[in-house]
Amino acid sequence: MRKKRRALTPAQQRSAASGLQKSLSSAIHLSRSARWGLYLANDGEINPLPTIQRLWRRKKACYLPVLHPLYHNRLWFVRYEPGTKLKPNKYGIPEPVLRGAKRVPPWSLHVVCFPLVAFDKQGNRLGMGGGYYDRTFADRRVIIKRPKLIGFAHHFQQFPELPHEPWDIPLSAVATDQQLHHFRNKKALR
Ligand SMILES: Nc1nc2c(c(=O)[nH]1)N(C=O)[C@@H](CNc1ccc(C(=O)N[C@@H](CCC(=O)O)C(=O)O)cc1)CN2
Ligand SMILES: Nc1ncnc2c1ncn2[C@@H]1O[C@H](COP(=O)(O)OP(=O)(O)OP(=O)(O)O)[C@@H](O)[C@H]1O
Repeated sequence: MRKKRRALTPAQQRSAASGLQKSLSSAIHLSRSARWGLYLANDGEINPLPTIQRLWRRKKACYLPVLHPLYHNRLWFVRYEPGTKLKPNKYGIPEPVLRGAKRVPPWSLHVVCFPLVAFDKQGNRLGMGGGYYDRTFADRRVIIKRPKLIGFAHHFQQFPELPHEPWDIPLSAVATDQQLHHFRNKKALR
C-alpha cells in the first residue's frame, strides 16, 4: 500500500486531494465542527492541505500532530495557521515548532483526521506502526468527549479485512478521493 501510494504522480495526488474535499463536503454535520486535527502528507498519503485551506477560509481552527517530547509515542496537537513555523520531526514530517505555540489536548478536538496505510469495512485502521494515534486516543478523556475520528485515504487503500488488535482505535468514518464510508462499529467512539 505504501509503495502504491508513493508511486502516485503529483497530478494524481492533486486530483485525489480535491476528491477528498468533495467526499467530506457530503457530511453536513462536519461544517459545525470548530476544532480540527489534521496532518501534513508524507509517504504518498492523501493530501489534506486543500481541506485545511478550506477550513481556514471558514474560520475553523486547525491543529497538527507533534511528537510528544517526553511521553513515549504520544502526540500533542498544535495550532496550524497560515505562516506557522514548521520544522521536520525525526521522520522528516514537518510539524509546528513548540515554542510559543498554541497546544491543545486531543480530547478538545471536535474532528480528528487520521492518516492511515490501509482500512477495512469495519473501520479498522492500519497505521505506520508507531502506535502514536492509538496511544494518544486511548485516553479516557477522549472517550468521554467523543471527538469524531475520520481516516483519510486513497480509495485503493481499502482492504477487505484487516487484522486488528485490542488497542486499535476504530474510526467512525473514512473519507477517500471517491466517497465517505461510515462505520457502524460498536467500538467506534461515535
Ligand atoms: N503525515 C503523518 N503524520 C504523522 C503520522 C503519519 O502516519 N502520517 N503518524 C502516525 O502515527 C505519526 C508519526 N508516525 C510515523 C511512524 C513511522 C514513520 C516512518 O516513516 N517509518 C519508517 C521508518 C523510519 C525510521 O524508524 O527511521 C518506515 O516505516 O519506513 C513515519 C511516521 C505522527 N505524524
Ligand atoms: N494504548 C496503548 N498503550 C500502550 N501501547 C500501545 C497502545 N496502543 C498501541 N500500543 C503499542 O504500539 C505499537 C504499535 O501499534 P500499531 O502497530 O497498532 O500502530 P499503528 O496504529 O500502525 O501506528 P500509528 O497510530 O502511529 O499510525 C504496538 O506494539 C502496541 O503494543
